[in-house]
Amino acid sequence: MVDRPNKPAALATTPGLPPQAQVNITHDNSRVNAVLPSGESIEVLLYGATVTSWKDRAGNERLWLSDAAKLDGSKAVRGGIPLVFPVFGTAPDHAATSKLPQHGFARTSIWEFMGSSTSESTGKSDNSVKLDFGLSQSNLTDESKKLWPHPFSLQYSVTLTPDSLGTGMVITNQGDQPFEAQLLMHTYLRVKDITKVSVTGLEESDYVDKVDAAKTKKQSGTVTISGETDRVYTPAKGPSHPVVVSEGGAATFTVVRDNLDDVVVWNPWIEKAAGMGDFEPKDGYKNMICIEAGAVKGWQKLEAGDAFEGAQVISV
Ligand SMILES: O=P(O)(O)OC[C@H]1O[C@H](O)[C@H](O)[C@@H](O)[C@@H]1O
Repeated sequence: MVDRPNKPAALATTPGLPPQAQVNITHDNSRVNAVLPSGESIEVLLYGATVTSWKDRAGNERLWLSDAAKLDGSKAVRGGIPLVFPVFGTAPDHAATSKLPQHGFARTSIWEFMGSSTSESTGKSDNSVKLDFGLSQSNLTDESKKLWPHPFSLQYSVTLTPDSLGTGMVITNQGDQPFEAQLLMHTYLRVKDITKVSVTGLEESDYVDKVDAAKTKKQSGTVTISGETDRVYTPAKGPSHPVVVSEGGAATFTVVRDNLDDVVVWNPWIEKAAGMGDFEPKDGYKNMICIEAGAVKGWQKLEAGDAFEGAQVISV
């Protein structure tokens, strides 16, 4: 298990409200759980600040998590919402990040739980809870610090409402030299049958097709999945235009982005799933689609003291 001293949980109790009307937040040294009074819940591992579970009020899981996912801090989590920073994939031609492992170090670092706020405590009426996490240079392993020697901070918030999950990141350059970074929220959405899934909102958008020699193509019509799919879209209509995942014609997830220009659509399909040791069951590719909101084409340059902010809200 990840074992790290942690701050005490922010108490989410409101005097005068019965327990069943309050957000219930629990945490130990490795994870934070929050349950809304209406029954929806999330779980976030401190390892990677990875959201590993998002359940509806009946207890049905909305994210896909591999049965063989490592949750003990030995490997990035296969499923949920791993965080990609400061490099998407690998970047052999980008000197500053070329030595980093695939997808950087955010998903394999141990984050701090900074506390929580609820609609009860903030006076909002939306029955929500926000969990805050932080990572900075001092949290990194010596190895990561050596490979990416920039003072930085990441502030990550995960907001649950009865009908949405929001994730937001603020990247701050805390050093006196500029750095360049990429960011992506690698969301594994759970679906019933991938062959019935269609994705709208990407029409007429340019994309890089990573399974076809990284050719740039243009999407015509909706996206359907019938084989290995690994595409980096820059949606033509911008971040606030929703990307909608439908099954059998009914919308199941609507993703709206803020300041994140790109959307990766990924499904490993049969062979790639078979080749991943932590992907179980092997036919699990039928039950997932990754819709990954990010800023990954090119680089975000942060001058000393600058901050970059990006977010997504996934509604059901
Ligand atoms: O196996 P991982 O390092 O978790 O990466 C999983 C996937 O992430 C993204 O979706 C990339 O576009 C894919 O090329 C990659 O295969």
